[in-house]
Amino acid sequence: MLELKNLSFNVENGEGIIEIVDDINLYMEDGEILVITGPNGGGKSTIAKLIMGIEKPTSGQILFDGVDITDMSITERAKLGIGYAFQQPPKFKGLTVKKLLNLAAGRKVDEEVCCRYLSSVGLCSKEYINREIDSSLSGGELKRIEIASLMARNPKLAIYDEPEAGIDLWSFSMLVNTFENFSKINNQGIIIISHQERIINLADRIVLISNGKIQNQGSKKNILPILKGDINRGCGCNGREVTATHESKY
Ligand SMILES: Nc1ncnc2c1ncn2[C@@H]1O[C@H](COP(=O)(O)OP(=O)(O)OP(=O)(O)O)[C@@H](O)[C@H]1O
Repeated sequence: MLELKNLSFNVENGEGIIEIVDDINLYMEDGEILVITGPNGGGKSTIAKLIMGIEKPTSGQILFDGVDITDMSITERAKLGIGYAFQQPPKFKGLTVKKLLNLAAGRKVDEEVCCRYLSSVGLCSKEYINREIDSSLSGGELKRIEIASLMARNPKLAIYDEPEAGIDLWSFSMLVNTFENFSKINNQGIIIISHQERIINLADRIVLISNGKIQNQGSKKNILPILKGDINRGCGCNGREVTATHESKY
């Protein structure tokens, strides 16, 4: 489904070139759930932005279903079936939740179906369906509406950047179940960037990113003990000091 070949993304600051993503090679099967994890600033979101076309790689290639999409725009990639839920979702003043779900699905969606999408992220449809997506929504509400809209869009490959951020434990549990069911029912490929053990537990494969490189990848059985070991020692996987930012991290 997705292949990253020698993918790199560099930026220049006053002192020289910084390798944000450094020669990544990654292959993902149809319908696979891939969880990307690792210390803050390791390059996870940048990899997602490169796949989506929000950033352009300095070198390397991105293939989707065998097609080279490296130079394609965000819109072209979206048409091919790649969807992305941002770490910090945008607001759309003047647009209601119902209209957003219709736009995402690309058709008129029955209220009952809209309700199902909203319920799957722990939102009561009646309260939210006619709300505007503006700054009156809390961060957690906005995040859940964005996740519901990506579910309505149902792309072949869905990328979620830290879906747990700002979401309460009750809604988070629903979300975890929803990801699992969605992948099974729709054979959807899902990339989730996350620090949460419950999300990591959904993974067919875990990819550990640090310092812009893949430090390790494999099954839960192989990678979770490595993650737990690193956190217990208070170190990132490359030995750099890290701070656990969430109580249930790993
Ligand atoms: N366009 C850019 N210019 C300069 N620095 C950048 C740019 N994009 C990303 N960075 C830096 O690259 C590093 C990796 O950022 P990225 O957002 O990919 O990390 P992350 O692994 O997703 O982190 P987190 O877990 O905190 O979300 C960070 O230090 C970030 O500040």
